[in-house]
Amino acid sequence: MKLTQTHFNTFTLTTPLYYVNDVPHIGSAYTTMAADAIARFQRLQGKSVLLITGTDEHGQKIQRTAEELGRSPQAHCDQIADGFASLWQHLNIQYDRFSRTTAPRHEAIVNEFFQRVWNQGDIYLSQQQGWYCVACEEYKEERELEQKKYCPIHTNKALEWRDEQNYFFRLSQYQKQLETLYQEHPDFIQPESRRNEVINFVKQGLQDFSISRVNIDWGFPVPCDPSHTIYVWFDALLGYITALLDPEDEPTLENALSKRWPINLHLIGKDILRFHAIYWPAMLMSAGLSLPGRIFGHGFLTKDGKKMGKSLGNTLDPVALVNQYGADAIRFYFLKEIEFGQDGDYSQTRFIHTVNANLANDLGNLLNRTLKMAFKYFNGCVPDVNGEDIPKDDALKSLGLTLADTVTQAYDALAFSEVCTAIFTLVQAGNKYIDDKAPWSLYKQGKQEAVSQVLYSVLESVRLAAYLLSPIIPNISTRIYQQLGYTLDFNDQTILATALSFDIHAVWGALPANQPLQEAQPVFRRLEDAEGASS
Ligand SMILES: Nc1ncnc2c1ncn2[C@@H]1O[C@H](COP(=O)(O)OP(=O)(O)OP(=O)(O)O)[C@@H](O)[C@H]1O
Repeated sequence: MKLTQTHFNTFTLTTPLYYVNDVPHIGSAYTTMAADAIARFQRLQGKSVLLITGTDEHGQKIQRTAEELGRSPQAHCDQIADGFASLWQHLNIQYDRFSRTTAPRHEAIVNEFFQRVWNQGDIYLSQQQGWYCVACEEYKEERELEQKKYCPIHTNKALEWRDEQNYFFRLSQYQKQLETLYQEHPDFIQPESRRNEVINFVKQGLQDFSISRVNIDWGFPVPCDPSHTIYVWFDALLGYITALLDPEDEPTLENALSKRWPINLHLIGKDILRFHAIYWPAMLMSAGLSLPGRIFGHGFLTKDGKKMGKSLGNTLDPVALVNQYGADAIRFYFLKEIEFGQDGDYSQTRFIHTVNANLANDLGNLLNRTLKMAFKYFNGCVPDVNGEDIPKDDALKSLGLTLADTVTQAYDALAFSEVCTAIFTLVQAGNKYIDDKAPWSLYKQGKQEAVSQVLYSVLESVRLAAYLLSPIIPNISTRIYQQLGYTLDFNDQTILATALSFDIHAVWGALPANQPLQEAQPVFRRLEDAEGASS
């Protein structure tokens, strides 16, 4: 079983290639915000990162949607793909590749891959009968249908009966190899609940799946039989490989795979787990390619218990949210408040409460009040203290010394809530520390050295918190750093490995003594809810 990670200093990850049946919504944004936070954290650690996102543009759903809207499929795809790219700008997503499955270079990759699988003897022609969900672009097995003839995910969409000749992929051939893969690489599918779901599904016996369609022309023709169109999922998954090509590369599998294959992490929602955790590795095995490192299927953002989605139309508009509240607040809320892997509802009241409590009160106020004291007592400079000289049992230093390790483990496990909880434990301890130590009264007693140490410890803790939170709230972290006297920007990728390197900045005590500070400014303005009250 080939599952090797050969490129130690690179990290390649993907979001799903989103289906362009409609404009993006907060669910599409959720996966992409998480992917961006991981990518940013890996970059902070000095890795060369490639974050791949993009759009999946073929298939019946797109053809029908375009027809309904009176557009050509290509014009429709162009318009929606632009909407995705623009949302990523709004949300401050630093992606490296935007892979579109209608790109001509993608067709070259799909053809070559198809040929490999064909040569392997894994494709044959047969009759397909069954219930098809156009919204999922997937045949449903009778055993998965709770409500006859309705998709379990797109509960408002009637399934369509299909009876047609298709090309099939011999998925059943790979049952044993897949089972061995899941057993030998327990981290291949995460979280654990998703892994169990996949193992149980596979245990029931895998059926071959059809990889061509007839009577649809919006897709690539099957190379050996142009009367068939390649099934949208077979084509879409290969979009991850096409995305690895540099712009000047000839579109060949060899070129695409030479630099960053295998991909380290596919980040997806649980709705498309089967495609990624079963079909995709089997396709790769058939083509003789090594397998991705890990597939993480997160939960759903729900409304009234149902998955928010384009097809159900029960979504939130992320652009409106960003325009109203700013990207950092949205990123913070969704990554902190919903345990990654579980489902979660959005609540406006909880959103406002969380960002006000954590970003405005805990973090913003702590910096604000400490900076004001530094201006009053130390002429607007960091006190003349060397972090190394502060005793290890200092309440903040003792927390700060282990924070980077805890947070690194949590980021690696994609446990964003834990990342935030660990960091805010330090921030909240900072607030308590300043209240307990009362530097204003130490100052009055003439205890200058003690005041220096207290203010240094607090400023340094805020700095460390800002650094470790920067993958999630890069703009707020930048504002904090700038008020602490750095002329650095966490959105500037060119300086992350040098001026903002993890080896220096993730260590408690990095704040230089006597560094001139900036006047205190709110780093995050409290939000007001619809009634005008802030909580
Ligand atoms: N409600 C949601 N919660 C979390 N992630 C979501 C949600 N909706 C979509 N996503 C993300 O988008 C991916 C699915 O992309 P797709 O383009 O099919 O969007 P969709 O809105 O689910 O479409 P549809 O409603 O038509 O199925 C999911 O795997 C996940 O990454």
